[in-house]
Amino acid sequence: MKKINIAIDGPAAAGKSTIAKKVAAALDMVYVDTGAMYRAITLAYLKSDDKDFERLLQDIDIRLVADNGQRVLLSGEDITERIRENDITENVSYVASQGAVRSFLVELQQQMTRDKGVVMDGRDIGTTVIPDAELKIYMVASVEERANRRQLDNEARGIESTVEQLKEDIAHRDHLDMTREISPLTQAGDAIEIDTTGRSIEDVTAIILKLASDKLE
Ligand SMILES: Nc1ncnc2c1ncn2[C@@H]1O[C@H](COP(=O)(O)OP(=O)(O)O)[C@@H](O)[C@H]1O
Ligand SMILES: Nc1ccn([C@@H]2O[C@H](COP(=O)(O)OP(=O)(O)O)[C@@H](O)[C@H]2O)c(=O)n1
Repeated sequence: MKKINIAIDGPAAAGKSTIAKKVAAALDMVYVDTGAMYRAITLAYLKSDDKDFERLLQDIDIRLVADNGQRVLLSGEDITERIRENDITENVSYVASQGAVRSFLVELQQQMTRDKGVVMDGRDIGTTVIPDAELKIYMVASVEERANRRQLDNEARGIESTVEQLKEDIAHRDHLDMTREISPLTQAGDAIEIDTTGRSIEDVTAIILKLASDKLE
């Protein structure tokens, strides 16, 4: 069967990871959440006394393990839940704006996609990591809906937040991600925009599976 890569980009809490995971499972593809990789480096950065990014990256050991989704290991420790906490979310856009961090992770992500068969979600996947991806999706939703969804995620995870605060935080993070110097969040010219506001997870998954099946023919 033909192998393709699928790139899913968009702002915070638009539904990228949820949908990418389902699409990958349905098509027997590998799912990669690149946001988790930037979050893992942010945790290492916050834990380290040395704030020099070049030196920090020399010792970094991030591993992604497929497990009904994706688990993240930092130096062998499972940090999957830890990297969703507020201190990581507050600092991740700063860490992700660093040139050294981006070149390090983009190189790693490009290695993962070389043999195709990957559904990768993030901010610069269709523009920088896999510009030749067979299918590119740019996923958006209103900031109100994204804040409401993230509040539910946080309640399920036991993370303190309010919808009002989340609305501000999400808008601020989007602004940082869209205005940074290196590979800012932007829609690739050949990406298909999907607005998930008011749509069910099943609907959005079905739309992407249909688009993918056209590419797999
Ligand atoms: N139509 C939809 N598409 C995607 N996610 C949805 C949808 N409706 C509700 N959700 C929920 O919104 C949240 C989206 O979070 P997530 O997938 O982590 O977004 P992102 O990866 O873009 O940050 C999840 O809790 C998911 O269950
Ligand atoms: N390919 C990517 C993925 C994430 N990121 C950064 O990592 C942060 C966290 O990404 P994420 O996908 O985990 O964020 P959520 O939308 O899930 O909250 C983003 O706000 C970006 O700053 C990036 O710069 N490039």
